Amino acid sequence: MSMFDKEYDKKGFDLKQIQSPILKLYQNAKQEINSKSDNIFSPSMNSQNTQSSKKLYQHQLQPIQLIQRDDQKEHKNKPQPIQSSDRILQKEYTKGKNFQIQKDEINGFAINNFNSNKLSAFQSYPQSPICKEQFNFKLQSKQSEETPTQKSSNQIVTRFPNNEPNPFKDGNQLQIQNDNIKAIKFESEQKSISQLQSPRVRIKTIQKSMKSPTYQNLNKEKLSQNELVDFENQQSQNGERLKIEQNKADNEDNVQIINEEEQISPIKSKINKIQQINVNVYDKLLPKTPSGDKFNLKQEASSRPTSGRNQNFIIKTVNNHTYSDINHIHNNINLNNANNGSNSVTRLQSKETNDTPKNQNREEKHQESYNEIKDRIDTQNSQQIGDSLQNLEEEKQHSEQKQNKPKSNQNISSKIQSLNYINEGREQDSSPIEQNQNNKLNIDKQAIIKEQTSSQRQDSSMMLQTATDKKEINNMNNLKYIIESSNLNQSNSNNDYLDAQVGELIGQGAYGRVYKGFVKSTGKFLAIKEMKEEMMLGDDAHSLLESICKEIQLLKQLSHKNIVNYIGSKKQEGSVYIYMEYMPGGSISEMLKKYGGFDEEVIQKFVKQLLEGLIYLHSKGVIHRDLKGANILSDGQGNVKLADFGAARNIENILQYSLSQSEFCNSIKGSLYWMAPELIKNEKHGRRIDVWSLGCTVIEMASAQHPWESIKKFSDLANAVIEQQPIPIPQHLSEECKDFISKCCTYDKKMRPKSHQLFNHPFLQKKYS
Ligand SMILES: Nc1ncnc2c1ncn2[C@@H]1O[C@H](COP(=O)(O)OP(=O)(O)OP(=O)(O)O)[C@@H](O)[C@H]1O
Repeated sequence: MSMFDKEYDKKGFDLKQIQSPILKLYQNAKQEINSKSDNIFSPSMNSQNTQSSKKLYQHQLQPIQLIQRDDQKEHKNKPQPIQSSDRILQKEYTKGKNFQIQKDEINGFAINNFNSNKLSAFQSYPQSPICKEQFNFKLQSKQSEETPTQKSSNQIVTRFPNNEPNPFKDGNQLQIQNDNIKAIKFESEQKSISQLQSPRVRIKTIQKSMKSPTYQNLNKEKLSQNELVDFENQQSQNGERLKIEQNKADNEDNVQIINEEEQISPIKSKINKIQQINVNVYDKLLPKTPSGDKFNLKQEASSRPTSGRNQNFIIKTVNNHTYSDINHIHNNINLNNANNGSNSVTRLQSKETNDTPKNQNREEKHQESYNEIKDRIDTQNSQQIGDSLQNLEEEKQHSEQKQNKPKSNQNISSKIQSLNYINEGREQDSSPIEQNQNNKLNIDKQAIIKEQTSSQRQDSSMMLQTATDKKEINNMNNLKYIIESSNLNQSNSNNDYLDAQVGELIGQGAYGRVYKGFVKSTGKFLAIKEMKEEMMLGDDAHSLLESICKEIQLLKQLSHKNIVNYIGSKKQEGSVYIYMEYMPGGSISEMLKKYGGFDEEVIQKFVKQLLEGLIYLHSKGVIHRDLKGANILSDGQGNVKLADFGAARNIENILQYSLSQSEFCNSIKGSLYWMAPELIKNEKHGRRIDVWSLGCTVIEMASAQHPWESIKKFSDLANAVIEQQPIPIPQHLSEECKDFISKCCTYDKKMRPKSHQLFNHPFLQKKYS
């Protein structure tokens, strides 16, 4: 038995203690069930294991990998030597310093805590969303609690034997959360410390905007080649598959990496910085529209002057999804280019309307795609793919029908156009010239076409850019379709807002105050949110504020009628000022507090609007992360918008930057009840966390209570989530509305609909008299 084993046994620590902060709280709260305090966030660090928490980490077994990291401010470009003795790496650490796991030889570590009054706590953070292993853990000295006056060294040892979950995973970052840790020792049974000091083990500074080396390399080496790159078979260091695509004609701006779990790599933000937001969502199996309609590629379009082979095809499909495999799956595409001078209109039409040998060929391919998808269903049994298949089947039927009714294309086209409207946040025209009976949204097609063929629309990405000669038309099938964001918030490009005069206080949140502002030069009101460093979390408040500021600069380019537009931000003397669209009606939660629950009809109206905002955000790769009544603002005229999305206050920032348990608790406790189970359990998550929160918000709007109304303690909430208890739905609601909530609040995130898939839910179609 090694010294390590001994220590391990003696102290009685094992991996069951390693839990996400949230679950740690759950454990603590459970233990303190008899405690007088009703505070569900009581941060006792005394933790025992439960079967359920253990279960949560069963899947996390991975080889351990380790690298020591140091504080970037102090040691920029000046790596410190690692002091080592045989099999032991020891170094002084202080609060806020970081190290990152990069090697897999480490199978245990020990923490020396010389000040045993306080607890030592470590927390691991995922390095990048895409690399996220959802592992957060804390270790603390049990002994230090038992003997609080003890002044001698107090060592905590833990190890990660084979077949046990191991937090030391590549890409995970550990951060010291407590001042009291004086030394840390890393042990390896298989390798000596000298081996740990291989070139891969180096002291490295931590950037707050962490990017995994994998993606940085990909970015540099591959993406800059300015060509179509398909990394489908590439794997990240965590074994996740990456999919990267890039339009040949574009620079790096048209790139986004997204993994199977809908996690968006940080590469996106880098790209966004290079050139304005131009986000593509790659989804291999998306032959469907947000409304659930068959996908149809008939598309109004115009060509913009392009030169040579860099002809750029940009298709505005529905909801800004990139139908990147569209040629593969939708082989019934043909281009029919009706050039009309500078305002040429091009239409993609179903080739199946023409009975040609080429068409037969495409039929075969279509069948291949069909089979391919069916195979996947057999193996993955995923509803998402099931949807895709169903769509494909519908599409097939549709194509068959179209041979008899070629004009039906127009119906779908206008539906797509109507969804374009949703994306663009434009108001619908209420006086349609050519009304299509099948178009539920009654979009005026002519108005759309007219608008889309205007010179202004040529510059937007909502148009299909086509080749003007046959050769290039043929190339179409080999190109990926790229969606550009045409709804960039151009009005925010000037800096008028910086001169805003600060008016009355209109609200106060966890991080600061919100004031009404007035810009003299434009005569417009805006809202100014002041976030003060001193109100933020620990030592990292400064960098957090800076990163918020940068994020706002990106997010301000988003614009939609159902999101509260960010206008800009400014950093000044320990504060960040976020300038936003002013919403005179205040938040929905305030309305609920004052006036009680809403009628179902009003809920329906709001949900439609929120869903539009959400679909828009998701199409841009932005996850709201904190959707709830308090973050939905009203214009006072019956319209609502999503606020606080993306950066200003997201859970990940909190997880990443919070340095103490109590701060962590304060930051998220107001959002816990709306939080998707995967977030509570610290598992991989994607855009569908917002769908869960939307369901919770419907409950909130109906009951004027937070969801899980009867649950007062976080321990009970965690229990409910772990046991997958159905969320309580107010009984007075209609069946459609109840069904909508339960669809949103589906525990299995893969079975949970995506935002756009909810758009046709019967609840949203329901007519109220
Ligand atoms: N753009 C805005 N227009 C009008 N009022 C706003 C705007 N943004 C915020 N407010 C008001 O300020 C209040 C506080 O907003 P803030 O976003 O700081 O906190 P919060 O969302 O209530 O809580 P938290 O800090 O936990 O997110 C809101 O409840 C709302 O009444």
